[in-house]
Amino acid sequence: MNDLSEVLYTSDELARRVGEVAAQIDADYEGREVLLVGVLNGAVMVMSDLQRAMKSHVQMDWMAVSSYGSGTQSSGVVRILKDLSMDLEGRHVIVVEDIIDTGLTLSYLMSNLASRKPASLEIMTMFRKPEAARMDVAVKYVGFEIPSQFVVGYGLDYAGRYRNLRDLGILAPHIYA
Ligand SMILES: O=P(O)(O)OC[C@H]1O[C@H](OP(=O)(O)OP(=O)(O)O)[C@H](O)[C@@H]1O
Ligand SMILES: Nc1nc2[nH]cnc2c(=O)[nH]1
Repeated sequence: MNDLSEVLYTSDELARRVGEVAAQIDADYEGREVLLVGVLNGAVMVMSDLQRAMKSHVQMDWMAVSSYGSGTQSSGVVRILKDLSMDLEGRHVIVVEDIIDTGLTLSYLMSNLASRKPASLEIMTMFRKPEAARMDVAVKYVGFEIPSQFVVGYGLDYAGRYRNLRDLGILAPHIYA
């Protein structure tokens, strides 16, 4: 697709890495049932692939938050659009994100979720940009560290499009210029 200036990871590379992370989570949580909390909409692909790659029992719930509107810049304001259905108290929770960019969404989410008294609370993100490495929230599982460019595919959109691309790529600047 010529809307991408570069493919960073092919669908095969993404699947392989998700399998590795799933195996690590299975091992880390042996004997404990995990609740994966997916952050809509971007995390739909990684949530779906991660769960199917895991061998342990796993439950899922979803939250929707938004800080990007329809563009490529964070608005700086995180809004909860849909809250969880489940009570987190006493559960082993892993928040699943597609990407951590500025870290703003996750910093907000982690303090919000921690106040619900889960037994444990960790983060899995498929992609992380360098800016987020400065976050004071520890991220236990990272799929890939990626450059500071606007990426699409594998759940990530620009103006609602490109989420269904199977690869992850850098959006060509002429698309949003
Ligand atoms: O680290 P940050 O700079 O806060 O960015 C990360 C957030 O941005 C994206 O969500 P977005 O608001 O675009 O919603 P979407 O998942 O529905 O596309 C992504 O899914 C993360 O939740
Ligand atoms: N599609 C997309 N959404 C984001 N949200 C935060 N960073 C990004 C990014 O690089 N691409």
